Amino acid sequence: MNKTITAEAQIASNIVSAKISARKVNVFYGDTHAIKDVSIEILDRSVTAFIGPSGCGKSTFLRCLNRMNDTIDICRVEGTIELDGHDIYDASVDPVQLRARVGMVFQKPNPFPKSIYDNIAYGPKIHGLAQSKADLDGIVESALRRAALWEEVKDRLAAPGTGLSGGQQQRLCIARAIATAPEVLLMDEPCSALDPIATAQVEELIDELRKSYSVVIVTHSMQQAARVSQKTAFFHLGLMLEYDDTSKIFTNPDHEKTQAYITGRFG
Ligand SMILES: Nc1ncnc2c1ncn2[C@@H]1O[C@H](COP(=O)(O)OP(=O)(O)OP(=O)(O)O)[C@@H](O)[C@H]1O
Repeated sequence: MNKTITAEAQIASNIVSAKISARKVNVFYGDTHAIKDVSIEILDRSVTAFIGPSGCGKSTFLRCLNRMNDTIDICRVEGTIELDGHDIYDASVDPVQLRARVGMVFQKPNPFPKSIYDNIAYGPKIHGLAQSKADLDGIVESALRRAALWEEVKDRLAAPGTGLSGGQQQRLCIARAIATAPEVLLMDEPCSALDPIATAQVEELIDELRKSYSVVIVTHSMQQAARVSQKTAFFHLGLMLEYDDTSKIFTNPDHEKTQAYITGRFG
């Protein structure tokens, strides 16, 4: 009997196992202590939202998860961050390879000044994911389909990516991130430059993506966090004050500052 329960518990824990484990992470920009002792387990195949007032460190912490902060000279990261149990800050890890596994979508859609096709094909090409032109065509089509953009662009793949609407450009950037077969997708306010219709499309897409990936999204919209995420982390002045199921955070948070923030009393 006990054995059965243990096996079931194990299956359940595998389904929602931790993809990223961060322990005692501190981040400094010169003398500014931007992230203070943050520890978190980010689950696979689910959406985790980072919320909190402006300047609390959401984007800084998000950028630690694929070492984007390496590109900022004055930034120093301390602590441990593991992806599938392996330290991503280990000297043997190539940050470019890491960023193919942990993709990122930014606030403002930023397609390359290239064709729609080449925007998607670029990553798979440099990472050697396609053996032939037919392979590459397949990857491009599949990424555009998964990003719910294929039907809108299939007849104009040679047109510039920058000629698409804002919402289409953001889905193009999501398709570009997916094309390198990542395991984690980091999204830094991916809908803040989009209108409500494009926002709804991207949110629908995020819900679809969580079937395959671990998705982490920074958002200023409480409604968006509540709609798209299963877990929510509340940041305040560089600390992660609370991390729990999204339903709990938005109905019965433990911390009074979380309560004040989600009800719009500050931030
Ligand atoms: N490149 C940088 N150089 C110096 N300080 C920085 C840099 N980026 C962020 N900071 C500082 O780190 C702290 C956290 O900023 P961060 O952008 O991570 O917050 P945030 O919660 O994402 O804010 P917002 O919601 O406004 O985007 C702030 O004090 C900010 O001024």
